Amino acid sequence: MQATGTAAPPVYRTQGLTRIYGQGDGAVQALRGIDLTLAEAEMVVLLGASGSGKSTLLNILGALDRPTSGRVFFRDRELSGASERALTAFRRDHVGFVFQFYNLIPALTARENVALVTEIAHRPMPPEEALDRVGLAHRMDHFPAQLSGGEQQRVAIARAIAKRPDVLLCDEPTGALDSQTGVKVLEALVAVNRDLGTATALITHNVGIQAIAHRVIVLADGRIVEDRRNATRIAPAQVTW
Ligand SMILES: Nc1ncnc2c1ncn2[C@@H]1O[C@H](COP(=O)(O)OP(=O)(O)OP(=O)(O)O)[C@@H](O)[C@H]1O
Repeated sequence: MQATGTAAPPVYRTQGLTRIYGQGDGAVQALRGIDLTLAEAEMVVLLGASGSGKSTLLNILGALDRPTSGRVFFRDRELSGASERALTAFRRDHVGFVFQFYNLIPALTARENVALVTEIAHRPMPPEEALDRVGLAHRMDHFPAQLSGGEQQRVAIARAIAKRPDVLLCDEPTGALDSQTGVKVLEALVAVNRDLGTATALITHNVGIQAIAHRVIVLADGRIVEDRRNATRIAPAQVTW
């Protein structure tokens, strides 16, 4: 397991990020000044009560959304203020997303679902390698309906990593899964982070999952209220669900 506390250069840096949804009386302040640095190859778990701003933060890091104020940098490139076109290219070239629901195409096999992405990526890995990395070498020609929820999520992870993204942003990837299948999904994410060095941010409501990460960030009411490193990490199989 990779040592924690190493001073790797940042992959992300944010300064005073705020995000307000809506206007006037109905306005909701989802983020209230987030200053955050994420290191290359780091695995971070984001915790916090429902509505604390986790998804809003992840969406801004992934350039799916923009801050109301503040700045966000990916390496030495500023995302805040970039054009829509530049953000679309940024997402395509650098970011892998994994959501709670897998959004696989039912009429395509696991291999074909992954191949859809590799066909448009600059330097993709073969779909077979991506599926092998998530432990699905033996299920490549199955259709989503022939796979368990956890296996479908692992296909979604294979799809996300096949373009060799620099960062993997995961919003409740195990939210719909029981412990046995959830563990396999976490094992796939830990293996990708370890073997490919993909910086990974993972939102979860399951506090037991925090112990698999290098670092844990807790949000409350749009602010970071805790930011700590795990001195030791546990394997996904040891997570109490
Ligand atoms: N599109 C939107 N329009 C208006 N308000 C929104 C929108 N998206 C999120 N919010 C509000 O912003 C706040 C933060 O939401 P966010 O989804 O980031 O929280 P979260 O911590 O991810 O919550 P959960 O754990 O329930 O997914 C909440 O009060 C939410 O209701």
